[in-house]
Amino acid sequence: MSENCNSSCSSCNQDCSSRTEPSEFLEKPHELSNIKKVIGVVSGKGGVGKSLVTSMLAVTMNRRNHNVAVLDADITGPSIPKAFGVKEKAKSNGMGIIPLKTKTGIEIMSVNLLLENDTDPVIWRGPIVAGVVKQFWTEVIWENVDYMFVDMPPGTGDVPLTVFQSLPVDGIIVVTSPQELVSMIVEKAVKMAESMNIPIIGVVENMSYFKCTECDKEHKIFGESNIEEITKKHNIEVLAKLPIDSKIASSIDKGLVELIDDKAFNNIAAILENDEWRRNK
Ligand SMILES: Nc1ncnc2c1ncn2[C@@H]1O[C@H](COP(=O)(O)OP(=O)(O)OP(=O)(O)O)[C@@H](O)[C@H]1O
Repeated sequence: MSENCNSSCSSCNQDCSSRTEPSEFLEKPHELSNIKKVIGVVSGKGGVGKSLVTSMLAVTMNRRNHNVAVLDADITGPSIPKAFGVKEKAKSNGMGIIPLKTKTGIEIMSVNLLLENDTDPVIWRGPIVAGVVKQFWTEVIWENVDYMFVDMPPGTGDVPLTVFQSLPVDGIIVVTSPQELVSMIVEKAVKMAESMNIPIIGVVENMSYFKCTECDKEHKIFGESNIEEITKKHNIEVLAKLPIDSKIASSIDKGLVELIDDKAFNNIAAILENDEWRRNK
């Protein structure tokens, strides 16, 4: 058993006698990597704020003195480097690829840190896309990571399925917005995780309402949500309901996600730290 053993076989690359979890499809991390927990951030469809939630979880955990990394598995729509304002390209040190560090020291890896021009489209077929995500796990040296957040590709198709099978995801957070159609799609994502026995930490409803600064009222721009219905049915928690806030959009556009201070993420951080979601499953 490794002297750094945290009983999370899924994110360890050692073949020791204490290993309890099956590793049929799991890829081994780089031999110099040490990743304690892997949290996937998923959504049933694109554009609901998955990258915003991934970035804010990383920022919040980093502020709480954890070593944090973000693996941008959304290969065809990578948003992480832009949110953090990271423009440099990733390099290899001969043994593996070194992740880039953000202003506050969060380690990130994204396809946009490898492409010569970050407006070049990624026109690759599914197996190639999934292969790149695996390489971000196996060929990047993630030296000392307490929490790795994986910005998963949206949906429940081939690529997210491969990512779920190859990366040792300890738990997932599902991001959704209130429209009825989105809620139906989110249920698919929840069922996919359930069928793969991946613990669902909870659901974040983004763009839940808009708080008018003039009348001080909350307006449900996308209508009433039925998220409680879905979470009750699957016995999972609503972790936060985030408002539509133009300040969030403009901070992300300017690469300043590390300046956003949203208290809602502290509650989620506390849940992650306490491992309550593990005990509930
Ligand atoms: N609560 C919010 N208030 C205002 N703007 C938001 C909010 N959440 C997200 N946005 C903006 O909406 C856009 C989509 O968000 P984001 O990229 O996080 O979604 P996504 O689900 O990751 O999308 P994709 O799957 O396409 O990568 C971004 O421009 C982001 O800044």
